[in-house]
Amino acid sequence: MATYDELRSRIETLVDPGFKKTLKEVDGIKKLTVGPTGVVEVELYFSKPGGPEEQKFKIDLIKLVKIELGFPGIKVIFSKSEYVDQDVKQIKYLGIASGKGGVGKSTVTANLAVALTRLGKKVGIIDADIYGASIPQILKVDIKPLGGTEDDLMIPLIGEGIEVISTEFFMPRDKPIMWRGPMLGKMLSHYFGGVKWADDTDYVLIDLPPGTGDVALDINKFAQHTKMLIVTTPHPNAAHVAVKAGLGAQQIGHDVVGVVENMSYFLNSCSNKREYIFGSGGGNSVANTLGVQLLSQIPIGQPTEGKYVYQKNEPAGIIYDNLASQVIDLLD
Ligand SMILES: Nc1ncnc2c1ncn2[C@@H]1O[C@H](COP(=O)(O)OP(=O)(O)OP(=O)(O)O)[C@@H](O)[C@H]1O
Repeated sequence: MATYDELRSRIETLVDPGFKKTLKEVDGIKKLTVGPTGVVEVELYFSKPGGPEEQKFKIDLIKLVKIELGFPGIKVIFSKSEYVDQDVKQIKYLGIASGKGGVGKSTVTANLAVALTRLGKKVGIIDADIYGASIPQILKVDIKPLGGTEDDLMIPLIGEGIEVISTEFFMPRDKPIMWRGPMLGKMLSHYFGGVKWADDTDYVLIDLPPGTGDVALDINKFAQHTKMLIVTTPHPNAAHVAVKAGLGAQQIGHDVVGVVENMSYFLNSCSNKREYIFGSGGGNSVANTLGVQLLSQIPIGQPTEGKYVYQKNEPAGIIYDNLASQVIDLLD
């Protein structure tokens, strides 16, 4: 059986596949002890915990410790590494959440991504709204089998210049999905650790399923510094649950950057007056309760004919461009 020092220095030479650097370089050993019976207990900071990389890494580690170094057993715990590789551009994640379905979260996600692209940013979207995945439709993504990289990362598909990874790509068409929380967690771990985004990607927006539960918690596990944008309509019912989603996100440590009120009003083209069809005040009330800004109020209306997203010269497009520049300030 090897000595403690030998054990430590050999483990330090293992390469973290996400950073492509040794555990020593990324300060990846949190704790390493050898028990009285010789069983090794090790806690590691790892770039991609919970995914296939973790499994492969664990097998290599066990082989090293048991076969090469002669220890009788090993227990390993992985947690997310906070290491920041200065050589690699860091992607910033923004989760788009709502309490209720149907308030326009996917519409806001897609149009915000398009507006960010107009402002010169490179954007990707994780469509994690497994019950109502609609990003591929909104961005007119031509769905086909995904390509992969040599190290088994999925290559996203593209719509409107935006890279998209969606639950829709992995499901039989026109069939309902009946999943429970843990399966969502597995899916998310693949989305966070298993996608090859373009090298110059600035932001990845995550279209979350409606609600306040499992997924926000899971995201916290995979990307602790994910910021959140809350979408609501002006109606008190939507606002009430949006507050819950926002407070839940804040409680587990996410930084809520602001609120978007969608379907705020209808601009009557005859009178040129705003009509508050779905009531008013929801966005402000959510923002005040969460202690953040109401960033945008988006009117009711469809994009110009033949388009799925608002163009830069139409009123909603201008509002989205304004939202995008605020988001850039809030994420930088
Ligand atoms: N500002 C708007 N004006 C008019 N229609 C809108 C607006 N925003 C969204 N919609 C429409 O409302 C419907 C619901 O929008 P969307 O799918 O984006 O909601 P969602 O919150 O993502 O819902 P879910 O989470 O249930 O999938 C869609 O038909 C969309 O086109």
